Amino acid sequence: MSGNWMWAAKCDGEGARLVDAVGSLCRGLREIGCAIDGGKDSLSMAVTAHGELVKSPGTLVLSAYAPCTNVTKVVNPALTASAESRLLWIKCGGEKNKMRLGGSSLAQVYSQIGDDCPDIEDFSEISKVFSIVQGLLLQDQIVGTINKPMILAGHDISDGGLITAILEMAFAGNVSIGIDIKNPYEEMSSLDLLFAEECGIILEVSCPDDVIKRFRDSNVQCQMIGFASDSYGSNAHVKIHVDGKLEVDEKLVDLREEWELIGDKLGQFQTNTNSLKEAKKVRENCQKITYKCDFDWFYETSFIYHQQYFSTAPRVAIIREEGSNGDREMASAFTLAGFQVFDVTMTDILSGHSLVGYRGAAFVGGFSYADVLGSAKGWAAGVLFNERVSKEFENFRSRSDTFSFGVCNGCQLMAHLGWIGDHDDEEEVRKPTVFLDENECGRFESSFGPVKIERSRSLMLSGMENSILGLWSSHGEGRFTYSSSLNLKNLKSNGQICVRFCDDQGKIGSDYGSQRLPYPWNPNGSVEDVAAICSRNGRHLAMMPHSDRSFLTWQWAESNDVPWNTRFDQQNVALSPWIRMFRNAYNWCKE
Ligand SMILES: NC(=O)CC[C@H](N)C(=O)O
Repeated sequence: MSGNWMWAAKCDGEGARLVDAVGSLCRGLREIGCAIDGGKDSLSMAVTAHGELVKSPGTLVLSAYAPCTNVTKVVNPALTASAESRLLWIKCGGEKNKMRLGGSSLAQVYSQIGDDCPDIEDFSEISKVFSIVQGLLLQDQIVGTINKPMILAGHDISDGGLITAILEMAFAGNVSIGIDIKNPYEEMSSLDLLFAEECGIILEVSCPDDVIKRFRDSNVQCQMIGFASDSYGSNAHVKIHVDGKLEVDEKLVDLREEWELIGDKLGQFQTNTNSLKEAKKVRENCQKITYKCDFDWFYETSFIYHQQYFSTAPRVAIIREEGSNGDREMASAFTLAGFQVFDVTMTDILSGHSLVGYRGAAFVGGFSYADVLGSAKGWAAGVLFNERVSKEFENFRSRSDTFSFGVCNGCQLMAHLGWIGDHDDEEEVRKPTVFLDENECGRFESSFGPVKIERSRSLMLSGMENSILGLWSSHGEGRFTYSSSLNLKNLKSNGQICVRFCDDQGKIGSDYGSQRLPYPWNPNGSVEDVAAICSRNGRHLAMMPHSDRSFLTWQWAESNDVPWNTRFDQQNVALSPWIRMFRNAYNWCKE
């Protein structure tokens, strides 16, 4: 663990308090079997201003870290509302019959501090809860050939107490909840129970009886407190009872808007006001996202490892520049699809490495040259202002047996190079006609959302049309613009618009008679919600959102809730439908 102390240690009485805190920390660490191996301390956290001594509150921040043997075992707070799941409240570490309000958010709202604040009296209970949760994470329920996690969602109880944790889970899942908490303590009000920030967790689990038994067998207090149900968004309702008495009875969206107020206020400093308005509307009306996959994508990857070693497999160059960061995921997607994958830097190419032996080139995402002069401009200059390199690229582009794929920063590069515009494929001088401008919302956008795959000429997307799938977006400059309005028209009629952002219903802006969808369904403001464009011959594809970061099911933001049953192949790989793009490229090379 790493420990970070902030304290006004030199002020009267503060040194003694610090000693107490250190003593209690040492006792705790000993009991749970951990140690602090680094950190930092700021022990002069006091200042005199206008004759008044201002002290920082004595604070310790502990960050724990450990080796992670399986990165797919992630618990996220969004309630899934799957049938038969239940919500459990697990209280741990604090004295059994106490729910203390001192120092809580509720107290602050009433301008109070309080004198009795939450504490950990029994550190061994923290270890017990930790071990039980780890056990649950390891043990998926196998239903047929499908793995179903025991823990579907989870959240710790901290700022705001039990009620805030439950509500945040409902907001994130966008679902209804029905809660009835039995007050286990006599003489305790609903306010204490709901707002005390005592240590604990809320879990949404798929086999509640089994899980409750595990906690209770270890003498840990665990109570089933209710369920989430699948009425979403504007239809969702929050009902919270304590001992059968109704305490909260509100529409989910009303409570969530209240909760979003501060976020919106902060947002005004960094986001275009119109986008914030759009986002509010989207939040109020958002339903469950309907993903749809009409094609087959699953295959055993086991043959690939064998094949790549004795390889006649097609070769793909994963091309990166100083500041790129997406090369590993791109390499991994092409590897899983069966390619021989090569790490090729621009320095390699500048010093004579040729692209002649490759069937494919992938331009990866990132921040080439820190994007100081506009995203990918520096990268493009490295190609265009070097006669030999620019010829090398042009030869690769125009060979009839090659394909390329650029994602995000790589997409921006392809636009600068003129690989995806409305050109005739034979044209030698390729002036850029497509540009990627700053996002309309005015900020870097990092989010997971649905896109619709269009019928297009792209060889990588062939057979995938009309599906609605989720993708990560992660860019500051993703708004497709064109040198003339004719350009977009031509791109459309030529079948070069390949992917569009869509909404929860799988609809795009024009389905509502509008030029584009509201933010954040359309995260960057591209006219007609364009997210990817290919060359006229369909061999070169440039895409802003990242299929290279979404080709495994667990990479999806709501991976517990995908519309298909996650299948693991013999190598324990859980492919998502996006792998089909990379497989399409492989099959095309093999034709
Ligand atoms: N993920 C990326 O490739 C980001 C691209 C570029 N740096 C942008 O912000 O638009």
